[in-house]
Amino acid sequence: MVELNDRELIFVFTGPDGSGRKTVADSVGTTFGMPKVLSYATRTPRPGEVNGQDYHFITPELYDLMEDGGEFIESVTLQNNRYGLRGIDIEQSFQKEGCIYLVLNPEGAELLKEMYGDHVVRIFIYADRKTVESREREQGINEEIIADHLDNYEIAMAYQSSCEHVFENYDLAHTVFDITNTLEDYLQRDLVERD
Ligand SMILES: Nc1ncnc2c1ncn2[C@@H]1O[C@H](COP(=O)(O)OP(=O)(O)OP(=O)(O)O)[C@@H](O)[C@H]1O
Ligand SMILES: Nc1nc2c(ncn2[C@@H]2O[C@H](COP(=O)(O)O)[C@@H](O)[C@H]2O)c(=O)[nH]1
Repeated sequence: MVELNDRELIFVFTGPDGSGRKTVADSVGTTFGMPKVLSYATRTPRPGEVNGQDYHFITPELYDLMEDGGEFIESVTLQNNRYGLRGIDIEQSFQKEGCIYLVLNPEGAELLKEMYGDHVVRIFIYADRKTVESREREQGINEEIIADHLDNYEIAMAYQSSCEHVFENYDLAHTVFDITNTLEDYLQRDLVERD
């Protein structure tokens, strides 16, 4: 596992699928010029998704090789697809910047918290069930996957009480503004500590 110094922070955006975690996280990340650590995924890209921007899309064979080589600090199977996070990617991002962000399901967020403790700040994003459903349908996501996400909605929602911060996401600009203010407090604290 990577050893972090006191000032290094990992912002993990989590919450129910379809609540807008990626959209919000990328907007906040861009505001701060903060690097995103991408997971490796075996699923096929959805329309509009780009390899190296949304995920590192790889074959199941390559995934197995990487996993056998002990490259992943975390690996999950969801809807027959595999998702993993490489320790070296986290380490290299920290060499460039003091803070990074990721988008993970609650299971992944919990695992990172267990690994990195106070270095991890979990930002929980949510919208109500109907909103999530209509956003996913508008995206053209497969009905089976939407049904699976909705089955998992309450379980994912229950994780909010474990997170450091919770934000609803209806008006995107508003959500991003509130989160940016919250993260600024962490980043200012970091700057003061560096003085
Ligand atoms: N505040 C918002 N208002 C309206 N649409 C939104 C808002 N936030 C995100 N969206 C849209 O909702 C859809 C889902 O967003 P996004 O992909 O960011 O969600 P996610 O939580 O990362 O889910 P998944 O992992 O399933 O992709 C996208 O089409 C996005 O543009
Ligand atoms: N625990 C982990 N969860 C991950 C990882 N990479 C992505 N995810 C989450 O999986 C679901 C499905 O993603 P999708 O893009 O196919 O809809 C979603 O909640 C992601 O946030 C990971 O490395 N570990």
